[in-house]
Amino acid sequence: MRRILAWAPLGALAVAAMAPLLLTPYQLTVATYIMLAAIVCTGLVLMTGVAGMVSFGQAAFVGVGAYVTAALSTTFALSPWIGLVAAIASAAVLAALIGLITVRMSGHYLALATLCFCISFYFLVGNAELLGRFNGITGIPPVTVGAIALRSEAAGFALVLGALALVIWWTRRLLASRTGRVLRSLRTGTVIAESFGVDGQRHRLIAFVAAAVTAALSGWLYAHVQRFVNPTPFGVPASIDYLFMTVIGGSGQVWGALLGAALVTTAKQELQGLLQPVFGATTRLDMLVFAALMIVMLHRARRGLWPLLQGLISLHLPAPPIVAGIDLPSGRARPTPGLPVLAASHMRRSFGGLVAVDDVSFDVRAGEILGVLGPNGAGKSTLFNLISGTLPRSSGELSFLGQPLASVGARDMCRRGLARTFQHVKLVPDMSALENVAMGATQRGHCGLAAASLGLDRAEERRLLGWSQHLLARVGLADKAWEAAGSLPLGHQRLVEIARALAADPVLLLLDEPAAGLRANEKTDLARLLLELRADGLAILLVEHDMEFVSELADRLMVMNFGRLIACGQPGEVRANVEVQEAYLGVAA
Ligand SMILES: Nc1ncnc2c1ncn2[C@@H]1O[C@H](COP(=O)(O)OP(=O)(O)OP(=O)(O)O)[C@@H](O)[C@H]1O
Repeated sequence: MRRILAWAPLGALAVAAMAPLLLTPYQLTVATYIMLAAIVCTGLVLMTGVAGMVSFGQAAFVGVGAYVTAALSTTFALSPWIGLVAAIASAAVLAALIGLITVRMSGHYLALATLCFCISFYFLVGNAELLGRFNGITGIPPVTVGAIALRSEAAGFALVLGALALVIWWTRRLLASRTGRVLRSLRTGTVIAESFGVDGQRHRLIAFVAAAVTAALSGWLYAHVQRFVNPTPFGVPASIDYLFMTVIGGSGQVWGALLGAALVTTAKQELQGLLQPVFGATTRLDMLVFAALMIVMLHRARRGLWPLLQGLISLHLPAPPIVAGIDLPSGRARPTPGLPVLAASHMRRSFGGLVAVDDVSFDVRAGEILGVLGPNGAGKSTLFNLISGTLPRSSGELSFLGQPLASVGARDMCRRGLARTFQHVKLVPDMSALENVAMGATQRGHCGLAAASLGLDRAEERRLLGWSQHLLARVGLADKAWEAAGSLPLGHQRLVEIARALAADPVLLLLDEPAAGLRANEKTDLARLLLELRADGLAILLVEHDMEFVSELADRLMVMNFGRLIACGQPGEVRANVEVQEAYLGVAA
């Protein structure tokens, strides 16, 4: 079944290639415009749907592609193919420059910045003498392949169809790669990426540039198919249309881009055809009806139409094969059991006047489980965040494997050999459990965007996914590999987080309340797993509320209260400590 479906896109392409024989010239033109929009929307799927960045500037990047090639092929009489290289390079450089300033912005700030870019572009080209002001540039030559000029509607259609197929194929390949997994994690913020050694902001920039390049490709095609350009199709209304198409299709779905482009383009055409004869061309009632339809649709199908369609067909594909049982050898020297992996001295962190962690000193040793206990608000999570590099400390010293750490972030701590889970589970919900685990192994691979685009990452991917499957089996979830992580019960999600942390090949594992939400038998399995990991020489720091669970498991316990360390030692000793009983258990001995 999977093999047959793998050929389905090629079949669809062959059917689409027959369109010039079946469609009228008008229908062919509409189909070409749909595909041009779908190319832009595919980039938006990557940027908005996958990486979670909203842009109102995509039409301007289409304009960059169109105007660069239009100017080069008319004013300088250069080949459209040189125009293609220049269009893509210009969009990439411009997007990188804009992105360096804007992608760090989140939410509406990024949207506003891209909106400003789009408005500026529109007025800039509309007032540039060299670019024909608002009249634009005419007489753009068609693309030529050898001696053949692609002048006819059918030839233009075929050119755009080929480009769309290429863009969809490339985007799908990218999303299934190591880089793609990082991009998919960005929708939930950069915390997951950074915690597993990956530069989240750099990947946001990659998504931004990739979307701009895709838009510029569409612009290049537009200029040589349409043969003239003016600023109108590159303004803010067009950017909003592209966003609409992407969201309606299903913003995280590559095929949704095509569906959304087709629906919005044809819906607008049909509404114009129906309403304008009645109300006149100047009364744009079609826009009002269109907007109302969009609101209803977004209300009914928030995730867009493609997931709805998939649900209706309920296509249950057999899971792709994984080379199971690959055990990637550890790339790190294991510290001698009993020696400190992490040592903290006089750690302090305050928030304004509140001292959340106050003068805390301790160490975690290789081959031991250190439990951290304390009532709510004692400062456990803050301490956890100081160690994992998520929060900077106000004062105090920290060393890892004997190396003093001045001020390091989460990314650096992961690269040094620290991996963590989260108190509130942080998985990419619509990514499979297996891919979530592989996210933890990102820094163990080397293939980037270029290798993925050329298909040179397949062997590495097989190793990373095979190893992730091995780790899933280790936490008892071998049969859940291809289930969406968000659909798993909370207990299983916590285990996926542990497998993901193990995928980073750590020497120190920080677990933030891993037993929360687990049933009794799951807790027993978790305890067995942690003891195995300890026997492997891993150092484990375990923040827990469950006193029974942690006392039975930990070699040593430390108890915090009001930010201070009030006891540290063998579980029996600590439990017998009067201050601990008063603070933690609320009873005096
Ligand atoms: N970002 C922050 N800004 C201001 N105060 C904070 C911040 N983070 C934590 N605190 C405060 O620091 C104190 C310690 O909080 P922390 O979350 O570390 O405790 P905890 O022991 O982990 O509690 P719990 O078991 O409920 O998670 C609390 O009083 C909390 O309100």
